[in-house]
Amino acid sequence: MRTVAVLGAGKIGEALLSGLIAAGRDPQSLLVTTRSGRAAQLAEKHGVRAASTAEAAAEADVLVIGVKPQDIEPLLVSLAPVIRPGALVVSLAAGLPTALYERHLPAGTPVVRVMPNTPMLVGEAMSVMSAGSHAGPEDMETVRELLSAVGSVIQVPEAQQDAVTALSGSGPAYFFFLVEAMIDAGILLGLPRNVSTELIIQSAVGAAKMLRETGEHPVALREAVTSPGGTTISAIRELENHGVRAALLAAIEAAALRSTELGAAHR
Ligand SMILES: NC(=O)C1=CN([C@@H]2O[C@H](COP(=O)(O)OP(=O)(O)OC[C@H]3O[C@@H](n4cnc5c(N)ncnc54)[C@H](O)[C@@H]3O)[C@@H](O)[C@H]2O)C=CC1
Ligand SMILES: O=C(O)[C@@H]1CCC=N1
Repeated sequence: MRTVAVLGAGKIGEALLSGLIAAGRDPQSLLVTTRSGRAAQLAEKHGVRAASTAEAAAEADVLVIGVKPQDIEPLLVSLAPVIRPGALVVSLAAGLPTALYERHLPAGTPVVRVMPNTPMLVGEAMSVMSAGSHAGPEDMETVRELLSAVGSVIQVPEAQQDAVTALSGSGPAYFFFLVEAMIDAGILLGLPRNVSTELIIQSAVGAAKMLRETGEHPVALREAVTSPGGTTISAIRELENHGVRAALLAAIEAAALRSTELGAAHR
């Protein structure tokens, strides 16, 4: 099995490590680098190996880049002289185009841009990959195999990655936000917090499973809950009155614009 290094193992990098280990990968085949002492903590916690950028580049077949867009340039400058010919670079960073990596790294380095999300931690990621100009079908297959251990994987043209980032990359945060607000609604109605939390989490999981397992359109599923003259339609009227649908359209559009901006800063 290939050695994988996560360069910049923060929240998403750790989610990937945990997910891969839970899926059965040998932790010793995983290398991690961080800027602080966090790599040593990750080594202790997960049994992976802490390394420097140069050590990771010397050994790993796949280099997963998990730093924030703002930190990418110093990392690429330190990686360029030490990367092995044929090593595959996988970027998880929002907004950053594969062309940025190709500009800094040796000519011909295969680069794959991936937008994952944190449910990787529990094997339920949505990962979306796009090929850079030197990444061939075999490279895409390597990335698909790696990421399919921790959830679903699809491929899209790179031009769609800003929209993908806004939708599924950030998506879990919108659901967590909604859940948080719904739990508060239970508190407002006088339920104990633990009861309200259990009701909402189980309803969220149940709704998600129905969406996935029935194949029904979300409108049909919502209509099945919405009895004539009943409780649900009273709530739906308030959601529409408060512009929740328009708010979601505007919010997701804003996230996509931000992804474009992050990329533009490095073009
Ligand atoms: N958190 C999320 O849900 C998702 C994040 N992403 C992307 O993943 C990237 C990281 O995000 P997070 O994990 O949330 O950030 P984070 O701040 O938790 O992790 C980034 C890590 O990189 C380390 N780092 C920075 N420069 C480094 C260097 N030169 N060498 C080694 N380590 C270095 C930092 O110390 C930090 O531990 C971002 O580009 C983000 O766009 C993508 C999808 C989802
Ligand atoms: O908020 C962010 O920039 C990152 C990218 C997608 C999810 N988190």
